[in-house]
Amino acid sequence: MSLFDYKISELHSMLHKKEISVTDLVDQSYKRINEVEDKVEAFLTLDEEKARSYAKQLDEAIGTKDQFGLLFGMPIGIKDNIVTKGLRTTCASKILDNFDPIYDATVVQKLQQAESVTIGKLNMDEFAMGSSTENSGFKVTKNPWNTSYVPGGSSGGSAVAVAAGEVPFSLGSDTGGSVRQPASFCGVVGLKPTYGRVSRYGLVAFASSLDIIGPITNSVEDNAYLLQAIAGVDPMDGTSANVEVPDYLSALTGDVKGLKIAVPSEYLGEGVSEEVKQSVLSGLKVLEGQGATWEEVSLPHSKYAVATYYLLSSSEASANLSRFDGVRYGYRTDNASNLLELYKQSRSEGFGDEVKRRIMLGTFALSSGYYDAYYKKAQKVRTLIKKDFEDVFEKYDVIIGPTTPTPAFKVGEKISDPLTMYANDILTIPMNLAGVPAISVPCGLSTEGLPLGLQIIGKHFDESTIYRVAHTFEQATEFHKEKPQL
Ligand SMILES: NC(=O)C[C@H](N)C(=O)O
Repeated sequence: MSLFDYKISELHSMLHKKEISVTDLVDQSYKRINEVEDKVEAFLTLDEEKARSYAKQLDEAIGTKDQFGLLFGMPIGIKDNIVTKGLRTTCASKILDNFDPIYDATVVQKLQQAESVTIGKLNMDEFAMGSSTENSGFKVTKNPWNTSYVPGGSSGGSAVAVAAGEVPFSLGSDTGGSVRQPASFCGVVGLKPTYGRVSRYGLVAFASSLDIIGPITNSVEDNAYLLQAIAGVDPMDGTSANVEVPDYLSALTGDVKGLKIAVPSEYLGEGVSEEVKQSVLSGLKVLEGQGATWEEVSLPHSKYAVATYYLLSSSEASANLSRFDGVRYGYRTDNASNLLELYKQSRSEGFGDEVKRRIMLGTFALSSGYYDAYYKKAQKVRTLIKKDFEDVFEKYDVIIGPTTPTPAFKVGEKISDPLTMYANDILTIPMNLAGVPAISVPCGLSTEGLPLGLQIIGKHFDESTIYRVAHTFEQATEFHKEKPQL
């Protein structure tokens, strides 16, 4: 049994009784990384020296102080699009190879206040564009359940590091499913908080109206710990919301008696595999057994979500990524004789294919003559999609469905067919467009032995209810106890 099979609350009690030390936890991380990293390739950069010296410092503090951070001594991995002062941050892009940020993201500062130990930075699809982590400019991360399969993306490294036991938890980011989809493919718990619940300051922007940072963990309880540590309004991010942060851990003590669940017929319809459907229906039975009721509803504009998302996110990306010009950050070409060539060549050589595809799509959608037909229309449809959720939440407490239409697919299977890859996000994108929170929790294994995820969606800023339902489900099932054999 690994130390990371224990929850944060259990590890804390072991630390206080001096049964283990923070150094033991950090040792466990790097030992496991040495054992499995060759097979899964989750990390881009390790911060071993600093982690070990900080662990020592925390160990010395155990006997002397009486106030401990919420994540005291807990090893954590951070997605490589979250900036860390002095620690290489690449967004898995060659254009940012060897980029050392000069400041920490707000979530990183909050982790420091909570006294967690940063183990390293995690692989992802370049600039978070992708659903398989195959779009990384450096390496392809593999699914620990079967290394011929993708781990999902774009936070593939973050989900794999947790699933493979390299760290007990990590941070990812979710623009159209990037926390939930890899969590589902890797059999771990991943939350996309409400837009605005967590500061985006220091999260390298992909699509600013959709991006949000979220925790990936082995258990719902640990997930609540991590959200507690990173949530809250931030003067450095004007879109962060000034809404009180509740005590998420106390939400876990409740039950689901009388809870009203909505199940959108669109989420169990065409394109969703039979075994995914069955696992969700069995999940609903479990919750019924705990006193909840469910009814089928409709989210009629769901069918437009993927097109709307790829128009809006690419438009925002085309603007956000204009700052990578070979002058201010990272990679600069050697093959330019004037300024315009410098921009063109640096970007052509530095960005990968998927990033270029999105920049072109977005630039097209925003160009004069096409703006009304594409960008503006997509904004209008976004409002309709948001309204669908508001209508359902007038009568129901949560919405439940699968996280993904199928379990993980094979490495190489969809990479040359962007549209099929995009379609994979069909069940996670609507929540980003509406801004509502959603979690993915393990709900079974496919016939091929790959994890399946149940998605629980809540009202704006109601992560507490999501946690209550997810925790009840987790306690009533054994799925979270299954671990990949590497
Ligand atoms: N970034 C995300 O949330 C993932 C989504 N699959 C995308 O490629 O945009």
